[in-house]
Amino acid sequence: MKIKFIWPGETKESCLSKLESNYIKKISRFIKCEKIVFKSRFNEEKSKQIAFEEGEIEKRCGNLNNLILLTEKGKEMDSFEFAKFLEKKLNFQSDDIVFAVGGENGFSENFFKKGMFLLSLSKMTFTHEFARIILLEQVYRAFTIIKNIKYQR
Ligand SMILES: C[S@@+](CC[C@H](N)C(=O)[O-])C[C@H]1O[C@@H](n2cnc3c(N)ncnc32)[C@H](O)[C@@H]1O
Repeated sequence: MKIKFIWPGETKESCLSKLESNYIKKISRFIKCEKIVFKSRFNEEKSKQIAFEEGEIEKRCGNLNNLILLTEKGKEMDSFEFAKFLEKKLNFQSDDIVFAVGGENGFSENFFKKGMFLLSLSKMTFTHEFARIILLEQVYRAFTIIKNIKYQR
């Protein structure tokens, strides 16, 4: 089993891109980790771009039941609850765990109805690039909780 992170386009902000690589490296100490970046259609009108990105995520995640989709409209958890949520998946799920972050325009309401798990990092809206970093840090933090490793709490 591995953890996959899927999103449209590479992170452009160089300091964020560096942080992203650092956290992926840190998470890889605990579990195999794959970042899947696909090219979006940035020149298309907004609704077409969103539909394209949703299709690409769906194609790449395999089973939608394994998909954890990031949206401020999803379920909020504290870091300990999130660690338990992840631990349960690690213990009982045989397929890969897949997280997907939207592009700058997010997802459509219809996509949210497809049965994947919706996860919120906060009720506040972050840029897609910030949301990637916060997600990665929380996944890393969850592993330090699961493995009882010293980390700032
Ligand atoms: C700029 S936001 C798009 C916001 C848009 N209003 C929406 O409803 O999706 C871009 C992406 O960042 C992620 N994101 C931003 N804030 C988030 C939050 N508080 N919790 C979870 N994901 C978030 C989501 O994946 C979102 O699709």
